[in-house]
Amino acid sequence: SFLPPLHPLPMAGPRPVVLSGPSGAGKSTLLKKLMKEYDSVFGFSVSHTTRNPRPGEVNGKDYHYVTREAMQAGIDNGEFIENAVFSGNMYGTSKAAVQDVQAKKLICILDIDMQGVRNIKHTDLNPIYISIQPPSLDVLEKRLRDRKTESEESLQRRLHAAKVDMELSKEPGMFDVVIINDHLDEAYVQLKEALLEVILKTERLKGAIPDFF
Ligand SMILES: Nc1nc2c(ncn2[C@@H]2O[C@H](COP(=O)(O)OP(=O)(O)O)[C@@H](O)[C@H]2O)c(=O)[nH]1
Ligand SMILES: Nc1ncnc2c1ncn2[C@@H]1O[C@H](COP(=O)(O)OP(=O)(O)O)[C@@H](O)[C@H]1O
Repeated sequence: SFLPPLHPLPMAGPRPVVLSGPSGAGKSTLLKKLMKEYDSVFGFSVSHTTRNPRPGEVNGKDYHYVTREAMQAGIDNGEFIENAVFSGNMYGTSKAAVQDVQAKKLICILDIDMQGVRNIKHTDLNPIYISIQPPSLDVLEKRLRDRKTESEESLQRRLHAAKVDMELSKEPGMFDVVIINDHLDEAYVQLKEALLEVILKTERLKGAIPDFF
C-alpha cells in the first residue's frame, strides 16, 4: 500500500546567480538597480578583498576589506568557496557570505571574475551564470577612465584581463546568458528577463505561503 514519506521532501532553494564580466562592464551598476527594485528577492554575497576601499564603498557592504595575511589565513582555514587574484589583489567568496544571504531566504548574487566562475563550476552551488559584456574594448576603456577609480597601471591590468574575459565568455556552455551593456536601461531589462523565472518563483512562494520565508 502507499505510504507517504515520513518527512516531506525539502523544498529545493532558489538557484543563486553569478554575475561576471570585465571590470567596468557595468556589473555593480546593474546589480545595484536590481537589488533596489527587488530587495526582498535578492541578497548580495559580500566578498573579501585585499584591495583598498574606493570613496563611498562601505566595509561589510561592498566588500570585507582585509589584509593579505587575514585573507590567506581564512583560505588556509577552509573558509572560502573560491578565491582568486585579480589585478594584483586577492578576492574571495566565503562560505559565510553565501550562508548569510541564504539564511534570509534571499536569492544569493555573486559578483566574481572568470577564475571564480571556473572554480564555482566545481562546487555544488549550481547557480545561473550571467556575463555582462561591454559593447567594445574601447567603450570599456572609456568607462573605466571616466569612473576615475584606477591608477594607469591598474587600468591597464583590467583591460588586459578584459580581453581574456571577452574571449572566454564566448565559449559555449560557459554562461547561460550573455548581456551586452550598451544602453543601461536595455541591459537592465535583459537582466530582469534572464532572472524572471527565479523572481517569479520567489514572489509566488512568498505570496502563497507567507510563512515560508
Ligand atoms: N573570484 C572572485 N572574483 C571577485 C570576487 N569579488 C569580486 N571579484 C571580481 O574582481 C574583479 C575586480 O573587482 P573590483 O576591484 O571591485 O573592480 P570592478 O569590478 O572594476 O568594480 C571583478 O571582476 C569582480 O567580479 C570574489 O569573491 N571572487
Ligand atoms: N550602459 C552604460 N552606459 C554608460 N556608462 C555605464 C553603463 N553602465 C555602466 N556605466 C558606467 O561605467 C562604469 C563602470 O561600471 P561598473 O558598474 O562600475 O562596472 P563593474 O562593476 O562591472 O566594474 C561606471 O562609472 C558606470 O557608471
